[in-house]
Amino acid sequence: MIPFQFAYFLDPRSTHLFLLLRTSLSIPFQIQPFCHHRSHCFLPFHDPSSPCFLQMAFFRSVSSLSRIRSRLGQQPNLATSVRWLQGQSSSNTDLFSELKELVPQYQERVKKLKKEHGNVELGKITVDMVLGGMRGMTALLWLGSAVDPDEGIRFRGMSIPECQKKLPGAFPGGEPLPEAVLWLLLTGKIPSKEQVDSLAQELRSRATIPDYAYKAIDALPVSTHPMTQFTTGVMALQVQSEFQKAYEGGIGKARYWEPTYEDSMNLIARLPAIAAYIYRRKYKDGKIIPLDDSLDYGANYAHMLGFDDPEMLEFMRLYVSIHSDHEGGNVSSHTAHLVASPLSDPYLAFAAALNGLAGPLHGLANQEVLRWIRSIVAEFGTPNISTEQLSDFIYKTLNSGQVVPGYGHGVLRQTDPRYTCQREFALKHLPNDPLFQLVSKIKEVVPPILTKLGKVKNPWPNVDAHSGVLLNYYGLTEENYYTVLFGVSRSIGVAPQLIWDRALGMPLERPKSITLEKLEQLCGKSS
Ligand SMILES: CC(=O)SCCNC(=O)CCNC(=O)[C@H](O)C(C)(C)COP(=O)(O)OP(=O)(O)OC[C@H]1O[C@@H](n2cnc3c(N)ncnc32)[C@H](O)[C@@H]1OP(=O)(O)O
Ligand SMILES: O=C([O-])CC(=O)C(=O)O
Repeated sequence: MIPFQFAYFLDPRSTHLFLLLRTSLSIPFQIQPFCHHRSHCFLPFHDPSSPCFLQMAFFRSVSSLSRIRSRLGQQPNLATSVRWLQGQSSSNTDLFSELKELVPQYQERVKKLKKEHGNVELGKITVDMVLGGMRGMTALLWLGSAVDPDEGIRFRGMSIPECQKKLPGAFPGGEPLPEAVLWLLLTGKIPSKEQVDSLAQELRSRATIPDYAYKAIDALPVSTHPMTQFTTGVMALQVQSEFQKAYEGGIGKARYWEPTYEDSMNLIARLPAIAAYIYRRKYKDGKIIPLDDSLDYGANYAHMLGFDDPEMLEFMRLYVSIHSDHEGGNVSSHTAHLVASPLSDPYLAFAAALNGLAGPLHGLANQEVLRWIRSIVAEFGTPNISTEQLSDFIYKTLNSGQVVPGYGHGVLRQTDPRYTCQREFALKHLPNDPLFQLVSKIKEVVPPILTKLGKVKNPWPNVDAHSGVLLNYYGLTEENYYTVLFGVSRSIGVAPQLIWDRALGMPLERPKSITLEKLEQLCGKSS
C-alpha cells in the first residue's frame, strides 16, 4: 500500500462526510470525493493507486459515523477531525505492516541527524555523574517514552490521563488496554479499537508455550523466588528465537528488525502464560488455566492467574499499561537495550532485564512495600494507627539503615503519576479498604520525614508505593510474586525499543570507563 494520511470533515448541517487525503506530511490535505456507500464505488478498489482503494481503506479505519461522533463530540470541526485522524493515519490492522511503512521514515530521520548534527552537544559529564550512577547524563535513544521530573511519564508524548482518555479500553471509558499501549509505543500512533482487537488476536495466536519451558521451571524447587523461576522460563523460551535462527541463516543487517519483531511479539504473547504458571505452581494447585480466546491481554493474564472478578481484570489492564515503560535509563529497560546491542536476541535481553528488575531498589520494591506495610500492621496489631505511631515506625526503619520502600526516584521529583492513577482507581473501587487507608496515611507522613533527612532528592511516592494494596484487595496476596507482574508489563515497553534498535541499526553499546587514578589526575589538573 502506498503511504498516505487521511482526515475527514463532517459537515454538521448536511452531515456530509468529506474525505481528505495526502501522501506526504509536507503537502496539504486534498479533498477527495467520498463514496458513502460501497455500492457506489465503480472503480476497482483492489488497485492501491486508485482513490477508491484509499476510500475503502478509510471506510475500514473509521467504521461508522457514530463512532467518529462519539470520539469527537456531536459537532466535530475540521481541525479536531484532522488532529484526531493524524493519529489514525493508517488502516493497517496488522502491526507488522504498520511498522514496515514507518521503518524507512525513521531510518531517514536518524540518518539525517547523524549526518547534519552529529557534533551537537547534549550536555557535559561531571565527576558526580560518573560516581553517582550516571544520573542526569543523557546517553540513550529511547522512542517509546520520556520521564519529566515533575510531570512523570509520557508515552509517545501522552501523559497517563491522556492515555486513559484517548487509548481504546475494553469498554467505553475503560482503562487503556495494554495492546493499545504496545501499538502506541511501537508506532507513535493512537490505535483504533479495530487495530487493538487485531493485535489482541495476534498475541493470543502466538501464545503457545513449549512443554520444555514448563519443565525448565519445574526443575527448580517450588520455594525458588518467582523472579528466578520467571527468568528461567524466559530463557527456556529462547530456544525458539527467530532472530537466532535468521542470524545463523545469514540474514542481512537491513532485515534484522523483522525476526526481532517476531521474537518480541512471541515473547510478549507468551509471558503471561509462563508467569501465571509460576503463580499457580508456587501458590495454588499447579494446574494451568488456559487462555480465554475472548479476553484481551491484561484480562487474560488475570484469568490465567485464577482471578475473574471484572474489577480485577480492569485493574490488570491498568497495571500492565502503566508499568510498561519508563524511558530508557531505568535499570530493566537499559539492561535490555545494552544486552541486545551485541545482537543478543530479545529473549536473552529480556531475561537480563528481569534480573535487574528483581533488585529491591527497582522492581522488587513493590514486594518490599507490601511486606513493610504488613510489618506496620503486625507491630501495632491494626492498620488503623495514629500519625505518631506511623512516624515512629518510619524512623525505626530509617535508623536500622533501611530505605522506605516505594519512596524516592532516580528521575522523578514529584509524586509519580502512576501512583496517582492507582490511587484514583482505589478511591473509586476500594475507598474503605484498611490497607488503602494506611497507604494514604503513609503518603502524608513519609515525605516530611524524608525531606528532613536532607539528602533524599525525591521524598514522594513512586509507582511501587501503591500497587500492592490493590493486588492484595483483589486476592493476589502473595507479595513475592508482585515483581513478576511488573516484569510481564515491562516487556511491552522494552520490546518495541529492541525492534527499533535493530531497525535503526543501533550499534553495540560500549561506553568508556575511567580508573580512579585517572579521575584524581584529571580533577587535580582542573583545580
Ligand atoms: C519502579 C522503580 O524502580 S521506582 C523505585 C523503587 N525503589 C524504591 O522505592 C526503593 C526506595 N527508594 C530508593 O532507594 C531510592 O530513592 C532510589 C533507588 C529509587 C533512587 O535512588 P537515588 O537516585 O540514588 O536517590 P537519591 O539521590 O535521592 O539518594 C540520596 C540518598 O537518599 C537516600 N534515599 C533515597 N530514597 C530513600 C528512601 N525511600 N528511604 C530512605 N532513604 C532514601 C539514598 O539511599 C541516598 O542515601 P546515601 O547518600 O546515604 O546513599
Ligand atoms: O525510572 C526508573 O528509574 C525506575 C522506574 O520507575 C521504572 O523503571 O518504572
